[in-house]
Amino acid sequence: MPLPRFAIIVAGGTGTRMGAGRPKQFLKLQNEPVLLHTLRRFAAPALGVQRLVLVLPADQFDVWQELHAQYAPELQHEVVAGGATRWASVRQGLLQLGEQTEGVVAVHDGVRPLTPLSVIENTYAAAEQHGAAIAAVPPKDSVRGLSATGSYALDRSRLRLVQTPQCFELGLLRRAYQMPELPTFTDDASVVEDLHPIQLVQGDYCNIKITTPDDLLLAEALLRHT
Ligand SMILES: Nc1ccn([C@@H]2O[C@H](COP(=O)(O)OP(=O)(O)OP(=O)(O)O)[C@@H](O)[C@H]2O)c(=O)n1
Ligand SMILES: C[C@](O)(CO)[C@H](O)COP(=O)(O)O
Repeated sequence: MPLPRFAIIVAGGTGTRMGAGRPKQFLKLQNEPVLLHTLRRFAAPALGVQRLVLVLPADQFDVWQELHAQYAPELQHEVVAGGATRWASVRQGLLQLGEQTEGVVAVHDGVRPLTPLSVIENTYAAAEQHGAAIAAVPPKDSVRGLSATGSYALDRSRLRLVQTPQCFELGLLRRAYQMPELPTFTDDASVVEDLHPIQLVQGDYCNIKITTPDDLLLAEALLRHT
């Protein structure tokens, strides 16, 4: 029997680096909110996701309710309030899946609206086999580390740029998120890695995270050509 699949879409941030005056997940990308593009991908029937949990800032529920009714009333999902950090928001999403005893859960940034379905499918499949899997790509540029006296070249063949989705066996992710938050937690793999090895899956260079205004321009261009 295949394990049930769940998804937690974290959109509990405020978008300070975007500086748009409203959370960037609600900004328009080809006439629809960024977040809707993301949710539609995870709702694709081919993926077989049974529960789609959306984490939002507590003060943005009304905003989302209106956008949802206007753009995609048919889209089934559950909404929960996030926390002060991404880690706290993922934890809230996990609590919402409280009664589930087994399954594989994807954690995905609500502001990654261009993720190919093949990347999502491959990451779920790798986590079903190995327990923990994340999407990542090799750096295209040369990379340098900083030192007290300047900087030094790093071997980029030994580095990967981390994306989401990040998929985990549900019990493993729950155990990892029972530990206290550390400042070194920048994603879910960094929360889990002391408990379990992380499998890397080929991500996609188009799977960008909307962080600053230039990312929105890039996403518009990428969507026009796909
Ligand atoms: N307290 C938080 C902070 C972030 N996120 C989510 O985590 C993802 C990646 O975070 P980031 O790009 O840093 O988003 P923001 O925190 O909104 O942006 P900024 O750091 O510029 O304020 C986003 O989908 C964001 O909404 C979240 O759910 N809860
Ligand atoms: C989870 C993530 O998208 C992986 O690249 C990233 O770490 C989020 O980082 P941010 O500091 O919240 O932008």
